[in-house]
Amino acid sequence: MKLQVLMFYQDDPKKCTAAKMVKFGLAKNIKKIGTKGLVLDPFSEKTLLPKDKFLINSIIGIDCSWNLADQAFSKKFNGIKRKLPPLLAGNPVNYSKLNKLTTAEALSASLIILGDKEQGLELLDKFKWGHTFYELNQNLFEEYSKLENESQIDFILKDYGLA
Ligand SMILES: C[S@@+](CC[C@H](N)C(=O)[O-])C[C@H]1O[C@@H](n2cnc3c(N)ncnc32)[C@H](O)[C@@H]1O
Repeated sequence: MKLQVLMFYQDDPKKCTAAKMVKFGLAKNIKKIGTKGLVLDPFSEKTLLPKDKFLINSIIGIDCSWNLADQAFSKKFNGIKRKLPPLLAGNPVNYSKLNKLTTAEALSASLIILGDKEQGLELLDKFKWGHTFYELNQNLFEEYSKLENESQIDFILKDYGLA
């Protein structure tokens, strides 16, 4: 799957996971989003489901600061917007917080949920905390990659003590 990032350059470039993915050729830095691009949008009302893979031809992370994310996402992006189902961050800045993922974690999670675990893990391999993110969420990933509709998510969260 094609991975892309739209960058706002708001965080320390040395710590920016999008910049690192671009540097390693794992994602492309883009200025325009295509109509079949899946936009990872934490404020979207719709949650990513495995069947969304039939609608998309690329996945886009919006790399902005979490402190300024509401402003960044007030822009009207092209594409198909989805939030991820609840996941625990593995990165040291927001470790174990629900939903506050880095761009790399979000792209990797979307790949795993859409059925491309290999590409998702390849991405995480580039980050020291990448494996921690996978391990923290391994059971949730298994459940989410079988989701048929959003209403199943509440049951899963209750089972794992997250709701
Ligand atoms: C807010 S930026 C933070 C970037 C961070 N400074 C870095 O270096 O990776 C993270 C981006 O990942 C995606 N993302 C993170 N958590 C998400 C979630 N729960 N649902 C959907 N997208 C998410 C969004 O595109 C979001 O804008």
